[in-house]
Amino acid sequence: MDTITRRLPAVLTAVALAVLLAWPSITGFYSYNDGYYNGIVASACISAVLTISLNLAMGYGGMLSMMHTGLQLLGGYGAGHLVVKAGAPWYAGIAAGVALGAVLSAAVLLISLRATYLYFGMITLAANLIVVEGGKEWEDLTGGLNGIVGIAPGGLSKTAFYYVVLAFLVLTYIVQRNLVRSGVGRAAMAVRESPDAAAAMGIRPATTKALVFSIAGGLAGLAGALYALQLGFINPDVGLLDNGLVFFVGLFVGGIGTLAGPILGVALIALLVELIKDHARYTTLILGVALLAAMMVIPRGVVGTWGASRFGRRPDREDTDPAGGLPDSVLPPPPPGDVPALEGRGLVKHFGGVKAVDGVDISVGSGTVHGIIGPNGSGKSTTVSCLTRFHQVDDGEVLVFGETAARHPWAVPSQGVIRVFQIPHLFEQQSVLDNVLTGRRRRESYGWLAAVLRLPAYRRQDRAGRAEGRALLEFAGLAGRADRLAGSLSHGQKRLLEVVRAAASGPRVLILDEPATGLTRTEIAALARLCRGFRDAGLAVVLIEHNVEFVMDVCDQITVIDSGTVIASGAPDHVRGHPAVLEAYLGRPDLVEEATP
Ligand SMILES: Nc1ncnc2c1ncn2[C@@H]1O[C@H](COP(=O)(O)OP(=O)(O)OP(=O)(O)O)[C@@H](O)[C@H]1O
Repeated sequence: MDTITRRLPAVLTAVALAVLLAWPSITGFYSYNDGYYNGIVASACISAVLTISLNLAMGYGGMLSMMHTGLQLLGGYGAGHLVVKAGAPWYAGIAAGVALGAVLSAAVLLISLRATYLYFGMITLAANLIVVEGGKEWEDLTGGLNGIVGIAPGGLSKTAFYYVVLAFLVLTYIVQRNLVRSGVGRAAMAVRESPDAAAAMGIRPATTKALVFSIAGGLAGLAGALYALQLGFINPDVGLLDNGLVFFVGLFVGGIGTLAGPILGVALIALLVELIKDHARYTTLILGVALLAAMMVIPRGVVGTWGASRFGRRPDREDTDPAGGLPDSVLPPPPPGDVPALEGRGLVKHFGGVKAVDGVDISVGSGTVHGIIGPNGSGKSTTVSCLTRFHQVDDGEVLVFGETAARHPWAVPSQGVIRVFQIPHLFEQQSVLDNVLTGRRRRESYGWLAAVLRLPAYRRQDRAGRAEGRALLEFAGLAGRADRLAGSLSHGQKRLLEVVRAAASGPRVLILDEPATGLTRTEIAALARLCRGFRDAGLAVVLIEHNVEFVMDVCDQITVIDSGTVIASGAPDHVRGHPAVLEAYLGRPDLVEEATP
């Protein structure tokens, strides 16, 4: 039974594709009005292309786009201009539509890099208004309110154009699927869920967003060009925001952030609109109700709900004990000479009147676990943020293997310094294995085109990455959970996964901020094993912890910070009995004494 239900989506997809391929023959055989029915399905396919584009931007990229109807309009203008005014063939019109959509998206993204989700949405809304109003007013170029007419796919019959549209829908779906399942897509989802965590793994949020939004824009332009060729005209009404309702409803009913959701959603909406065509004036009302119902009953949409159900989920495997070692491919190269792996000299960071870090010196060697301890609010995390450039220092310098650290947090990982945050920053909507693969992104050398075309470079790296990811999960005892959503793990497993994900970036310096908080004894033992494994592999591990017993057990060197300054540093035995340390832990001297054998 389980096998049948798991195969159901593939079977339904094959049946749907067969029906779409045979559709002109079916309608030709059964109806005198075959042109009308072919047109409806072709329009739905074009809507699905636009909805996939919206899905890429919003669902996978986490960017609220209110400009997709505007992009569609622009694509239509591009096609209209080339085909009607320049007399170019229809495929040149399509290329123009794609290019215009991509360029406008990239431009809008670049002027709104710092905008948060809602503000970005408002900027795209403004861009949409400008395109629509520009279309109305710039008559020489756009034909004003009447638009451009007579846009025909010269040389193609209606049936042939139907197949062109179908081919572009399949192509758009493949672009989406190949992108989403590659390191490029995983990087986009990482930025969507936590730009800081993505940056800490060397993924540059701005570039990633620009790339995904431009590709989405290109696909929206494609939809616009196809739409203009299908209708034979393009005018500013196409860009009006209420036209976007169909795409939003389709996306949410089908399932935002799923591969098949946009197509299924649009198919359902197209069917609904056809069924109520005799009551067309209620269409908007009915679509509104459908959207509300979908949000309340199946917020993940049909495809998302199926995927999360026991039918759609991959079966769990048995939990396994930690086994094996670190894969060779993630081991760091030998350190260059006898320089510290990471060094902070005279670090100062003030927040207004608060001296969070006030002249900290710290030096971490390769092949050691270096603990940073201190009371709450003593400046440990701020020190780490200075070392990894998440905070720009007020004074002092940061050196990585003797060289000045890069200026931006997303650039520091390229020097081999990877950080795990105090507050969990997992990509919860991705699988456990995908989280690990996201960590590996900075070591992958293929771009979006290689991913979309699945070139050999992509396939080789993808295969190697998956094998390495599974080996890392096995080392951490998480292999049995590889295919589950990361959000479904226990707190302790999530913390271990974050450490594994960081290790997948191939770090030379690994900084773990309070990784043991909330872990069970077994999980702490697994974490200790990981830390020792990293050290034995030659990594410099920095461990910020409150669990003194764990620190004393695992660390080779310890720096103690209080009120933003270093009060002691050295081997655990030296630090344990240091008077200043006992003083700093006053009120909890038991923390230190507990650790004394
Ligand atoms: N972004 C910020 N803005 C203002 N003050 C801050 C900021 N970050 C930290 N601080 C302050 O700086 C001081 C040091 O904080 P920090 O988080 O570095 O300490 P910590 O030793 O890591 O504490 P804990 O063990 O509780 O995590 C605290 O007084 C804190 O309130």
